[in-house]
Amino acid sequence: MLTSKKQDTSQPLLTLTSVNLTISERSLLESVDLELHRGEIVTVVGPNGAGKTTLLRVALGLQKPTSGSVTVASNITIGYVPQKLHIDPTFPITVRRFLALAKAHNKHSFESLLKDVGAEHVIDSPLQNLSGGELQRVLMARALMRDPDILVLDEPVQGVDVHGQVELYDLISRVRTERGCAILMVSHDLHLVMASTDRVFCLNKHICCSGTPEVVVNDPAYTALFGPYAARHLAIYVHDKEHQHDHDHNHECCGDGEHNHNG
Ligand SMILES: Nc1ncnc2c1ncn2[C@@H]1O[C@H](COP(=O)(O)OP(=O)(O)OP(=O)(O)O)[C@@H](O)[C@H]1O
Repeated sequence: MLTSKKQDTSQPLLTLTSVNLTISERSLLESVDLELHRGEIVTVVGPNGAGKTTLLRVALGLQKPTSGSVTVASNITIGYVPQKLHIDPTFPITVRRFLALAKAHNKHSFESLLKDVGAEHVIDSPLQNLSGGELQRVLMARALMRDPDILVLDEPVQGVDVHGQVELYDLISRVRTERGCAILMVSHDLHLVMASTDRVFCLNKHICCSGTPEVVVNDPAYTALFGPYAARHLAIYVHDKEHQHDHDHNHECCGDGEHNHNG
């Protein structure tokens, strides 16, 4: 059973303030502000090369920003599910052994951790044989071993079919609800993630726009980045999902969201 952490949503767990990153005279992040509170799911969307993974690396302290600050609340634990995992085909390893290598202080058994993420059936399977969705679940189980206050997921549904994507986003929502942790994740697009996220940051080096998924999808900065088709398609998706009837008439920019784009 997943265990819930105490809910204190008043203070942010993670704060990025005016973060800039330049590497080899190339600007990768510009004036990025972001806050993450306990119990919320925040998704960073943006096209290829927008700086999403770089932003996560800065947030995790793996990459020092050129300027600006990253503040993490004291005494918290962060779990990270990376975008890629290099698996050496010449070094077969079972899921059980892979989890054992994480060496986290672990009050949960591997069986119960895997059961929580719906992957108990692969515990003795070689890691190399897992499907994309099974591997993501195992990586999530590994990140959850530390009982994280923040779970960071980089493209958690990459290589997973649409049905599997829906299941994984449902799982992420359940982890948030049952554990009370904050979730910061990266996605290429909003289509499937929008039902499972509280706030969205649209990134293209800088934050083009941010707010609830419904606000972001109606923001001209989002349309400029992803094209009118994506925005229209999403609006229809929201319409179906929530059975609301006003989306076709609600195209104003950033009504009550945070709009950070002037260009
Ligand atoms: N350490 C680095 N040194 C130089 N350039 C880098 C470094 N890390 C990332 N980049 C460059 O920064 C840009 C943003 O990369 P990043 O991986 O953050 O994008 P992304 O939005 O996650 O892309 P994708 O959706 O394709 O995963 C890319 O052009 C990448 O080549």
